[in-house]
Amino acid sequence: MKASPKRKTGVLLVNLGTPDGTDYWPMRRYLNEFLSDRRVIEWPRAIWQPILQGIVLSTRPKKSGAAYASIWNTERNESPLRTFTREQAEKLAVSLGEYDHVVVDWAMRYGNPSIEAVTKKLLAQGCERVVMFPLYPQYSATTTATVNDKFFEALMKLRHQPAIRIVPDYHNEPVYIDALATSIKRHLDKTGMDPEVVIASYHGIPQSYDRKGDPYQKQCLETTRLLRERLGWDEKKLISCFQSRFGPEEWLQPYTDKTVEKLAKEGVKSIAVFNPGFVADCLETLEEIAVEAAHIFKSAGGEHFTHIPCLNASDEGMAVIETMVRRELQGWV
Ligand SMILES: C=CC1=C(C)c2cc3[nH]c(cc4nc(cc5[nH]c(cc1n2)c(C)c5CCC(=O)O)C(CCC(=O)O)=C4C)c(C)c3C=C
Ligand SMILES: [Fe+2]
Ligand SMILES: [Fe+2]
Repeated sequence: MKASPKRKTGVLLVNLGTPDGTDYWPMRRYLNEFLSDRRVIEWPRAIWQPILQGIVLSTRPKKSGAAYASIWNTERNESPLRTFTREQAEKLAVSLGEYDHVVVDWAMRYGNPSIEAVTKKLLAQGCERVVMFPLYPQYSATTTATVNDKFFEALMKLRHQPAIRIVPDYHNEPVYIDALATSIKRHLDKTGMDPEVVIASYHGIPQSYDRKGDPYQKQCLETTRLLRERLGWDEKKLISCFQSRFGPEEWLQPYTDKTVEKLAKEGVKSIAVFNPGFVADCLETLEEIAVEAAHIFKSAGGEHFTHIPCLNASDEGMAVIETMVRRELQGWV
């Protein structure tokens, strides 16, 4: 019997998104799309939209634009998140080079390139199957679910849909825990630091989302627990915190900025902070942690602060992405 021809398969990596520029209008467009997402801000539209359009979008684009400008990749005129996501897709394509019928591409939930545009591009190249990977290690409705929604929304417009598979969260996958351990050890060896406390700082979400059943907090704490086990560190040496809170509600605690300050005031002289929930360095890691948190620590009496880079497109980071993608490709390639 003649073997059936290999069907073309697309692999689509998706991250959060990023503005096209740091000036007022690109920042406003990006923040408007992001903060109008009802998975992100669950307040009733009639209450939230006037606040967003009237107050938030008249002040935040300028403030956030200045922060983005301080970390911008000027060579490529784009944010680091976009640079790293592209690099991850390019490296994954090379790793999957043995399959000439697999196409790898990348997209953003907010801003460009959009999920819809890249999905259409994959279909135009003849992909009959798509593996879509929301790159977040820990599942949250505010991130993973909204990427899924947007992908399904793009598929809703099609008469002839591809077969799809969604890569699940990987907060407890051995390859991910190993990758974090390797990158922490390498950074501490390189800098010669032996910090008294290491902080795993995750992006926060409002506490009310957790109470309604978002599994995010539990998954973050499980990642830290597994990493402690892997590194042989105790609960004093490796702690979990939550950063980047937004608006008046209570968010997941302990807050990273308050903890960094408290540790310094208690006499801790050296700390390291890393961001296991971010698959690539971005505003929230390069500015809020590497610059702002370092400043808070040192102003409160701390002496040595180091930020451990995200996995980005490192060998161990790519091993995580490749392992998760290869698992979903089984039977298709
Ligand atoms: C209510 C608002 C927000 C929720 C909930 C939220 C959850 C959340 N976000 C990330 C990852 C990233 N967020 C980033 C930037 C960012 N986040 C918010 C707000 C919420 N995030 C805003 C308004 C911004 C933009 C910057 C600013 O104005 O402060 C980024 C960085 C993107 C970049 O281009 O560098 C990431 C990544 C996660 C993982 C998460 C919940 C689990
Ligand atoms: Fe965020
Ligand atoms: Fe922030």
